[in-house]
Amino acid sequence: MIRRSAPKIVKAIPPVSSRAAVVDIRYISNSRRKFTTAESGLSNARVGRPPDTTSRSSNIPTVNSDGEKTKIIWPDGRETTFDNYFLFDHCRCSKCFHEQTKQRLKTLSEIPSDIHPMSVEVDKTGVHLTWSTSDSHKSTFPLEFLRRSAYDPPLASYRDDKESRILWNSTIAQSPPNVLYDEIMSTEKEGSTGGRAILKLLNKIHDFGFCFVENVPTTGEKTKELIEKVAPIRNTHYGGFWQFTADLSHGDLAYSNEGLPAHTDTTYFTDPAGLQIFHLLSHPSPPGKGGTTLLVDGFYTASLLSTLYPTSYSLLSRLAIPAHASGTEGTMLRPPLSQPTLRHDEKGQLIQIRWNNEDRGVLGQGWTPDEIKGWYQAARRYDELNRSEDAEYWIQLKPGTVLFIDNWRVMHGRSPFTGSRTMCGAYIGADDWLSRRTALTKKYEIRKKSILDDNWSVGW
Ligand SMILES: C[N+](C)(C)CCCC[C@H](N)C(=O)O
Ligand SMILES: O=C(O)CCC(=O)C(=O)O
Repeated sequence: MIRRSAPKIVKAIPPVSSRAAVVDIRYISNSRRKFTTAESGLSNARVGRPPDTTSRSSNIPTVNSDGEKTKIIWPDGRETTFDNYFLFDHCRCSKCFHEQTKQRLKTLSEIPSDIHPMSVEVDKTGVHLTWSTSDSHKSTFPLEFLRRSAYDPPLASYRDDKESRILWNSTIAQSPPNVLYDEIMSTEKEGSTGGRAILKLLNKIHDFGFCFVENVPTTGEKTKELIEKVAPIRNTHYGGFWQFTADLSHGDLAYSNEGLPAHTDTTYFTDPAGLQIFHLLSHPSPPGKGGTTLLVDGFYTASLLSTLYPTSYSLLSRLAIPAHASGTEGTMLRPPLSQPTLRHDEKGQLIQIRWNNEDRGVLGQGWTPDEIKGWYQAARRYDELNRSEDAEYWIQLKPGTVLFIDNWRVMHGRSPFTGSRTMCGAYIGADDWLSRRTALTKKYEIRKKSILDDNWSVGW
C-alpha cells in the first residue's frame, strides 16, 4: 500500500556529541617568529612570544614547549596541548612518511621516550619544530592539522558535509533521491561527467541512505555493469552478483514469497554489507501480486527512540545481539563478536544499525535478567517506530529502476507476493563505497578548501 502525506523532510540531526565550532584562524602576517627552548632542553622552559595584544591580532598562535608537551595558544585565546611524542610520531617529512604510499616509515622504537623540541618557530604555514634527536630532526605541522587533531582539549568536531545526513520519514515518497543511468555510464574519455555522476549518486546515498538510478536496461548484465562502475561487488555465500526468486535455492526467506519486515542484511557478518542494490527484473502482475518494497530510515527512527525513550536507546546501543545464517547446507555463519543494534563512532555519532529479527540468535549470554527485560522493551519500542505509518516508505519497484541502499542505515523489506518474481542485485562493502566517495570528492569536489595537502588529509 503506498501512502502519501504532506512533503516534509526531517532536518539532519546534529551528531550525538556536538562539539565546539571550528576555530577560524585567518593569517595576515608573513613573518616567521623563532622561539628557542632554554639550553637545558629538559627544563620547563617556556617558549613562545610574550603574550601581548598585538600578537593576538596577528592570527598566528603562540607556542610553548617543555620536556613533555607543546602548548598552542590560539589567537582566540583557546589553548590546546600535544604530547611531544604524539607530534614526533605524526611527522610527515619524507624521512617519516612515504610520499607515495602515505604510510608511516618510523617505528615507535625509533622515537626516544624523552623526545622534545629544541626550538620552535611559528608562521602562517605552521609550527616548525627542531627536535632533540642527534640529527636535530625537523618537523612542520600545518595549523589546520593541529586544530583538527587537537585532543587536549579537542578543538572542533570536523562535522563536514559527509557527516550531515538528511533524515526522512514516509513523506520522502514525494521526492525520493535519484540519478540517471546514462549520466553514470558515460565514460571519462568522452570528457563527460561519469565520475561526477557516481559521486552525485554516492553523496545522495550518504545523505539520504538510499538512491534510485533510473532508466537502467532491464537485464542482469547491465545491472551488474552499473554496480561495478560504482564500486567493487562484495562476494558472499550468496555469490557476487545475485539473481533470486521464490525457489528456496538458498535457505533464506528472501528466496521465498513471504513478506519481510524492515531489516538490514548480513547482521551475521562481523562487517555487514555496506550497500545493498536491488533491481526488480520481472514480476508480471497480473497475475502476480504484492512484492512491494519497504524502506525505513533507521537513523530517523533511532533519533525518535533517543528522544522518546533514552534508556531504551542506550540499551540498544550497549547490549550485543548474536546473529546467524544457518539455513543453507554448509553455511553456519555466526560472527565471533556480537554487536549491538545501534553502533556509534568515536565521536558518539550513530554510524550503523543492525536490525534483523529473522536472523537474530539466542539472546542474553552474559546479560542480567533485568537486561533481558529491558532489551525486549527497547526492541519493541524501536520496532513500533519502524513499523509506524510515519516511518514506512512503500514503493513498488519496476524494471528499469535500480535501488541503492546504505545497509548500515536504511532498512528494507517487502510485502508477500504471488506469481513469478525475479530480483537481482549485489552487495558492496562499506569501506569500499566510502573510499570511492572520498576519492571522488578529492578528485572533483573539495567541499571546502582545506589547507591540508595530500599528506595531511589522509589517515583520519
Ligand atoms: C540479497 N540476497 C537475496 C542475495 C540475500 C538475502 C539475504 C537475507 C538475509 N536474511 C540477510 O538479511 O542478510
Ligand atoms: O525481495 C525483495 O524485495 C527483498 C529481499 C530482501 O529483503 C533481501 O534480499 O534482504
